Amino acid sequence: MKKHGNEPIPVTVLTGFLGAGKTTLLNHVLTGDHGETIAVIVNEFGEVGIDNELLQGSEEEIVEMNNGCICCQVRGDLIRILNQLIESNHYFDRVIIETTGLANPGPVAQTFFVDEGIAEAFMLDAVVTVVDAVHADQHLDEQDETMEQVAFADVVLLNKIDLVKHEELDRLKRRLRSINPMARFHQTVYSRIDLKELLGIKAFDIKKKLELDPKFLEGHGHHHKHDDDVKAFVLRENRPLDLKKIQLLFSIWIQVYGQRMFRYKGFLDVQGMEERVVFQGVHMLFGTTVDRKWKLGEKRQSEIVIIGKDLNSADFQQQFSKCSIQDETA
Ligand SMILES: Nc1nc2c(ncn2[C@@H]2O[C@H](COP(=O)(O)OP(=O)(O)OP(=O)(O)O)[C@@H](O)[C@H]2O)c(=O)[nH]1
Repeated sequence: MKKHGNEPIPVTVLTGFLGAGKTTLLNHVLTGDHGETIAVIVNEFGEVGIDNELLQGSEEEIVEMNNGCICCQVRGDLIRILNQLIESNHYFDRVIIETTGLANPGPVAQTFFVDEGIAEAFMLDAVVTVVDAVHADQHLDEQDETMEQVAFADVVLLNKIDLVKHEELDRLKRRLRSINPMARFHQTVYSRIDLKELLGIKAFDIKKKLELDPKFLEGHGHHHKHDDDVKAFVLRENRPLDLKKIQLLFSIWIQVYGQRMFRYKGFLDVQGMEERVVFQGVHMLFGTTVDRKWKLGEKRQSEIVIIGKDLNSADFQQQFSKCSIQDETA
């Protein structure tokens, strides 16, 4: 890895619960006018990575880690990838790590202090937590990860403020500040923020972290436990889907299971359409957009990742398959 003189490469860790706006923020950074070369490490929960496909025309190095949560089983992978960056011949101005919505940023941050080679080559610039203003209360009440992410942040982006009333926002801000009075707060729509407030801000302060948590660097202090009921599963269908049937099914799912569907996203192959259709949502808010055309020779199939609580994946798959055009049982 080439770098300016002996300066370590700054690293930004993006966290935030499922669907908060991390990928939107990453797109904002990658398409921004900064002239930097950025290495991006994306960690998704679930066996297939959709985010990589949703990132816009970036020429940056994007490494995906999809076999679990970055703060637990795949932390070794993170160390390996960072070491690969060190050994590579590429030049990078900075590294951005997008963690899964279920990650505790603590152990990810630890990586930059406990491993000697990594501590020398990189400098943790800031932990940035994106908060979904619409669902923050529910997530803070029910998901420990959200609380940890806010508490650990150097910068909090209170995002999706276009969807929330003024009074609600004020109350939410007070709640967030009471969890983390020291972080820098910004309010955003589609995670749009002046990049000067985000990158190269030297906001992570190891001394402060150690004051708050003297065992921060001890390595064994990672008691993070995922909520076992939250699971990711993938729905697949090789036959094209009937648009009307699938629209109806989605609206039923969202009515019935919306509260428990934290995040869903994927691509659909719709009968009669040349383009892929992106379908994604957070709880009851969802949208579809027309994406690029299917490429010649590309396998056309529909693939959706759903992350939720107490959902029966077999039932979902069965209902999903019934929306294919050839299924006469539907
Ligand atoms: N209305 C509105 N929608 C937003 C805003 N920010 C993001 N979204 C939408 O919210 C959804 C989730 O955004 P992402 O950026 O994919 O969220 P994420 O945190 O990367 O989600 P995962 O990593 O997939 O859990 C997408 O449909 C976005 O278009 C916002 O400020 N306002």
